Amino acid sequence: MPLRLDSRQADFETAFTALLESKREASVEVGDVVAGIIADVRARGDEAVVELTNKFDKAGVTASSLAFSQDEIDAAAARVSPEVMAALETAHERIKAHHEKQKPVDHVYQDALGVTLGTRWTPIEAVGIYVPGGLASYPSSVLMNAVPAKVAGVERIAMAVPTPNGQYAAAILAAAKIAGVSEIYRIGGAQAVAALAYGTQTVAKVDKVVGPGNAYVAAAKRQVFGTVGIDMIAGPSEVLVIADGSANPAWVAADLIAQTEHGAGARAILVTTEKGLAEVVAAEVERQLALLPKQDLAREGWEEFSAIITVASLDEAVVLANHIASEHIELALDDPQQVLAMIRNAGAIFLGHHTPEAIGDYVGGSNHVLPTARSARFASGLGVLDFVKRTSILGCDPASLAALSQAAITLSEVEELDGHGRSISIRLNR
Ligand SMILES: NC(=O)c1ccc[n+]([C@@H]2O[C@H](COP(=O)([O-])OP(=O)(O)OC[C@H]3O[C@@H](n4cnc5c(N)ncnc54)[C@H](O)[C@@H]3O)[C@@H](O)[C@H]2O)c1
Ligand SMILES: N[C@H](CO)Cc1c[nH]c[nH+]1
Ligand SMILES: [Zn+2]
Repeated sequence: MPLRLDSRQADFETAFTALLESKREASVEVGDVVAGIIADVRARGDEAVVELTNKFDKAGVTASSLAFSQDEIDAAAARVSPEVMAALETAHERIKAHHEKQKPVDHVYQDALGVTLGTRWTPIEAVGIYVPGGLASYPSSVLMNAVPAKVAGVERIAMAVPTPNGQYAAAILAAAKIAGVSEIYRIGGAQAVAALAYGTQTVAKVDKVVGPGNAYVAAAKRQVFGTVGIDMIAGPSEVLVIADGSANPAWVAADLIAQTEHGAGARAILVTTEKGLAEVVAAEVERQLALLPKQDLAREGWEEFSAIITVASLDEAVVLANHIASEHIELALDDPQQVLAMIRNAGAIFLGHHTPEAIGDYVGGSNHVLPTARSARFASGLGVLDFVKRTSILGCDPASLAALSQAAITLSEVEELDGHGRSISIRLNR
């Protein structure tokens, strides 16, 4: 049973702060282990990758089987049922269409002095996408990572996915084929991130590594940042539902439970103006959980990080939501637009009673790789902008250079950088 809070209780601030500060990541310190793995991959390349992959994933790989062959990819795609293939195609089309609209446009203009100014967007040449696969398999995450890269114009997309016990879901390779991934490797965890960042005999290095993963993947991304770019450090999943009296308690409960399915550390919070709804949702959560098979309790411990909070008004709900900055916010309200306008911090927002977050996980078209752990205060979900770089363009002619020179030379004097000033003045009066 998740924590029950009321913002009008005297101890609410203390309880709410403790909830948000609860440590949801695995308590085991992985930084040193990951540093060792990265150093090993840098030193020994394929040899280390093969050893680590067989140690952690029992994958039974050799250097020559690290990469899936085109025949293996085609055969896997052929094994996928027509229903699954059609669902992947639907998801692909919708994700592609939505991300096409994120493509930034170049622009060049001349200002009043005659200076040419512009912004040019260039795709990153090679990216590595990490697709998690230790405990579950995520074909949807293949599409969420690869499609924006493809739409951005990335030429080389190298995908890494672990194959525990040598097993993999055919739908993973089918999704990669649909999305136009160039290379697929049977490598997981920190060794995958290291191979992509530094290169090995088999894996050519990339310029940026993106994608979600467990604590080892996250630590590795943190450690290779600078050598390559990374998208974000995505932690355990979370959902925040804001509901009023119009919400269906069974639907709200199902949405809270859905997010906790993502395993250890998941967080599900309901904020509602209706005390009655809070009570019915709490009971519904218990009722629906009891219907699930026992072995489906990968979500164990979620209550510790979750809560049902009653507030006095929707304005108050918005204040809490902006503070929590959840990965997902569902607005289970009759008039979601009014509250939408007031939400500043969220990875993704789902409008009204008929938009469960799971639609966004799969086929809505928006991306499901999103900022967690309050990082939606400053970060965005994965998108086309993660796969392009912005370069500024500047051009002066003699007249515009002359017009700007005095201010520039003055500033160079302030900074005592005479060479800078001279490189300007040498061009004047000629
Ligand atoms: N945010 C999203 O969009 C999104 C999507 C899908 C999955 N996820 C999350 O990604 C995570 C996936 O985790 P996972 O574990 O299933 O798969 P994973 O692929 O992230 O990690 C598996 C790898 O972890 C490494 N590893 C495991 N134990 C190790 C150890 N003791 N020492 C060194 N390395 C070790 C192994 O190399 C293994 O290949 C979950 O938390 C899931 O919720 C997030
Ligand atoms: N909800 C997850 C991101 O928080 C993404 C996902 C993949 N498959 C199902 N769900
Ligand atoms: Zn999900």
